[in-house]
Amino acid sequence: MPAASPRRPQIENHPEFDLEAAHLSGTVAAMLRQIEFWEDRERNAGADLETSVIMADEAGEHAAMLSPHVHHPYFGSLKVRVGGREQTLYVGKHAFQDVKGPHHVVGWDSEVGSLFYTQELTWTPRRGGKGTIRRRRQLDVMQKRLLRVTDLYDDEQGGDTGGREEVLLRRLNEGSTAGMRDVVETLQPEQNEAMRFPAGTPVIIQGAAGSGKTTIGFHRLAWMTNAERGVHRARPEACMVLMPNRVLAAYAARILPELGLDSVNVTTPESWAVGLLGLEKLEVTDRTLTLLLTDRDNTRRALAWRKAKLLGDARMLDVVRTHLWHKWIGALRGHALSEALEVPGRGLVTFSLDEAALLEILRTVFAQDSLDGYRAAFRREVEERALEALRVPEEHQTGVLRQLSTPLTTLLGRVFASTTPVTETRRLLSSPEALKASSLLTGREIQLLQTDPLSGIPTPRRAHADVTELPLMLAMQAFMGGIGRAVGRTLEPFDHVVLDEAQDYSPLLYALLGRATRQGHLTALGDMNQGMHGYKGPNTWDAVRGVLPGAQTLTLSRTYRSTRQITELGARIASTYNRAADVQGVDRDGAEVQRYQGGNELELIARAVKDAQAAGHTNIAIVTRRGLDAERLSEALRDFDTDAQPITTQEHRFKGGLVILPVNLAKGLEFSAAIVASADTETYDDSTEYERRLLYVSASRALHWLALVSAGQLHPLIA
Ligand SMILES: Nc1ncnc2c1ncn2[C@@H]1O[C@H](COP(=O)(O)OP(=O)(O)OP(=O)(O)O)[C@@H](O)[C@H]1O
Repeated sequence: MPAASPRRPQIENHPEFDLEAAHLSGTVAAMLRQIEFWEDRERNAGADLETSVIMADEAGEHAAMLSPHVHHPYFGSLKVRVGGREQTLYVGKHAFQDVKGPHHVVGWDSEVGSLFYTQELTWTPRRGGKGTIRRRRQLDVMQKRLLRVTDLYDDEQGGDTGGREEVLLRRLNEGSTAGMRDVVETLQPEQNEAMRFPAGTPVIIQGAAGSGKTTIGFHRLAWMTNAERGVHRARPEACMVLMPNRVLAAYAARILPELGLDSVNVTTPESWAVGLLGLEKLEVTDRTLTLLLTDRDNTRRALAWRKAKLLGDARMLDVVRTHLWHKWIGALRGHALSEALEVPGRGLVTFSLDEAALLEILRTVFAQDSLDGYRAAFRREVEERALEALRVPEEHQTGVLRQLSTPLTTLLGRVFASTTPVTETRRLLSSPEALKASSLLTGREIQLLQTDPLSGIPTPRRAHADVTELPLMLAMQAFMGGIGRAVGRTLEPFDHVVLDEAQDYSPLLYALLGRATRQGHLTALGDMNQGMHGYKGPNTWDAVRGVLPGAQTLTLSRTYRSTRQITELGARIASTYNRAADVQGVDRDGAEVQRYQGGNELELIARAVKDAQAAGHTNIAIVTRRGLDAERLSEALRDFDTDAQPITTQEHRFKGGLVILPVNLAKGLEFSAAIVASADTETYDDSTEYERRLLYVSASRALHWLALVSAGQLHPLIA
């Protein structure tokens, strides 16, 4: 399907087209008038110069925020009746109040905006009474021009018109772009419900590949930043989105400006973790995965799997805490604090804490369990006690604390700073005694942690940590130095955290992220059936709910990404390992899946590329099994007049056009057309479930056009 042309034709398909076109012109004019007013500094003047500057700056900001929306003020309307009065509300990406006329626009993320997306026909307005929906109408607008009017629901035409599906299909037929797009105009009812699930509740959104999980996660974040969310409102700069790799993070981040989320931090769990540990240079390995893919010894594979699972077990949080408790009690032994402090007006007074008092403070600190770590909490507690014991008047408190600072820092250094989270994690794991202290682990589990099934897998030369150890190191960090969002030198909880590919996060990591964010402000997006890294993830969403009190699981049941032909092929692969593979796709017809087999693979791939281009596609991916294959093919394809940009490291970015990339980096990305290279059993071993899962990922990247290529026979699942 060719990409939509930028100048779509105007379709005067509706009896009210002219009326709507006139209303649109009126809205555009009203917006331009308002912007002009805001930009006129003379008119935004206050009583004095300072007030005038502030007012003019604020007005300038309003103008800058509204300006990008003038060319597309709204995309839909609602005819409603409230208390016997009928009114039409226009819904857009940005709310607009027309002070001098009737051309208001309500925001898509407001409470009333929600009515555009639901199936509900009545609602209770804030002011009470009863509201009835009489009509929902989609308005395609481009460059200030009305293109098309489609009624989605109209009680005068007998209710549902089928228009919502029609609008959705038109949108899905468009070509892909180099970044994730917003779906504000075509949000579907079940997606709308998941997106607006009451703020302050942790939400797990479960849905098959292409059901819009990632997209909806970003929309939920945008919804969370609306002032209507009250105490739950999130500031974009205080939010974080975790994506599985940096290529996908950059691709997804392109959705941010459209949703007004420019300053959200989109990163990977590994980058976030090593940043928090202060070890940016640390290399993160996944040796369990290497072993699972290369070792044929089933006992060793099972051992590695079980050990990885145990390292990410939620109980580990308390194993770590108990370990630190014992360690710090030991470190406090023999210590005391006694310092003569000058309190103005009272001369030198002595503040003392003996060993028992210090232990009591440690106990208090453990009970408080504060976000910024036990060392900082210990310091605060000692300082508070000093000020209280010496009854220091408020105006002298800073001076007294300054005097206490050096001896206190020395004490804290001796007790808390004798180790780092990385070292202490390894010390804990190698000590059966320390692992026993919490009584949370069984003897067999402690034994399992002493084994090293990965000994045959090489480690890098430079400092490294394995992904399976990282959550434990983060737990150590959480208690020692704190966990959260770094603001200058202090830590604050995130306003909201979104996790993509959430089936690959261990319960321990969930528990830690729960600590790092405001209570109830976590959105997890995942598909239990798409897990590629079961050894790192939870067995079920129940395990996640166990560590996130009150968490709700919501399910998206429809998939949107691909044509019927591509969705059916994917379902065939997935059904071999996943009984729930039978998902409901949007029934969108497209080209037959193309098969190229037998002969020179380079020639076949080059031909597939030409065919995809001839079918009108520009964003095309050649998907390989490994990074090395992508590099090799990218070179060799030049001889066949095919220039595919390789994306083989996390530093590469997808900028559109023809690319070649390995399946692990393709996950989460999508293209108008995709070509699966070496789609055979030599490359994707039919007897290994993991390989079949990879084949599924490769074959499910295309929106419209899919080709399968093999120099020999195609894989039996797709032949
Ligand atoms: N309501 C919608 N309107 C239009 N397009 C939609 C809608 N919902 C989802 N899509 C499109 O479907 C595709 C898949 O969305 P997305 O990548 O968010 O799904 P996902 O569930 O995260 O997939 P995966 O599990 O494969 O990562 C995207 O192209 C997205 O724009």
